Amino acid sequence: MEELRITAGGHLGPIDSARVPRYSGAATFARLPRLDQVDRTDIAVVGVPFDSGVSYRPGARFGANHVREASRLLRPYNPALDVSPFERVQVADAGDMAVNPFNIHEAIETVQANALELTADGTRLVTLGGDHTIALPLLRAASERAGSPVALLHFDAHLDTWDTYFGAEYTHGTPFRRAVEEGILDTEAISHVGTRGPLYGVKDLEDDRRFGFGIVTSSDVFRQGVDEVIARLRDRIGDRPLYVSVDIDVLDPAHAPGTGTPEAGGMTSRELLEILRGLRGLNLVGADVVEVAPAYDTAEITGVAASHVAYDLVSLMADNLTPPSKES
Ligand SMILES: N=C(N)NCCCC(=O)O
Ligand SMILES: [Zn+2]
Ligand SMILES: [Zn+2]
Repeated sequence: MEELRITAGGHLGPIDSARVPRYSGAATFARLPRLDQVDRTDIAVVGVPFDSGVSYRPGARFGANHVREASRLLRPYNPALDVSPFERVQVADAGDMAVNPFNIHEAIETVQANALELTADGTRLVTLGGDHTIALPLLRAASERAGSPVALLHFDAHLDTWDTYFGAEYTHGTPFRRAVEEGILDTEAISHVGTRGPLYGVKDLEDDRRFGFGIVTSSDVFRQGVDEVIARLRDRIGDRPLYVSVDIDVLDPAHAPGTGTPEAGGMTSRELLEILRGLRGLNLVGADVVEVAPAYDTAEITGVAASHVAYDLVSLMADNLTPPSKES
């Protein structure tokens, strides 16, 4: 079957949903071409079907494909950022990484190696998880490509700077402690956004502060409002290379029921999208959307929220990249 894609700006875009029903065919993110259908990419969306690092409900291994399915309704122009990301740069779906579900160390190595391979030509990644364990190898690759430690904006109900679970160092509750220990984060510019819920003890917060994290809690977002939060975050990040990690459980369970460790009192999807859009112009070098667990989702609520988050991340990156066609 002919694919009938939108081609604009010299880039192969999504299948045209005005000519091919959007509910038909195999799902790629936003109906974009697969990596093997394009000559080169500026941004690749890639899946990591891995959830062997979870401490509670499993199922995030199915997250990436759920987000792809829920992304069929995305349209090519993003009015909130006034950008047509698929026209401005070449975006493609790189499929899924083949990660070992039985060996977490090997899985982490695979994610790091695949991320480095995909970014060797300057391509930027928006990764669909998978559980939050995968942020560590993705950050390793991002800082290697940036040539320096990177700033981090971490949207999550949880700190994910805990030390070990059952003696295990590599889990979905520990990636950012490991990243600080490894020196791959610029600790002048690392922040959590949306944290809430019970902790193991006050030491969790003391450790986290010692690592250098700033915290904008879910309550701060509600009480201060998104504009003040955006100003605080931008101030801290400046022009540093920035990695954004979005754990979908940053949203209230009403906005994202399909996740493994839900906490009450979270942000709305509107607040999250508004804060992300407030990052326009920053040097976004990589991003992930993790912890989508479709078995607990209803009516694609979580899938739709995650697909819009990923779309805005792609839009921010595209907006900030000079289209190669305009360089020459
Ligand atoms: N990264 C996510 N989603 N959750 C971490 C929860 C760790 C815990 O069970 O305490
Ligand atoms: Zn979380
Ligand atoms: Zn997390």
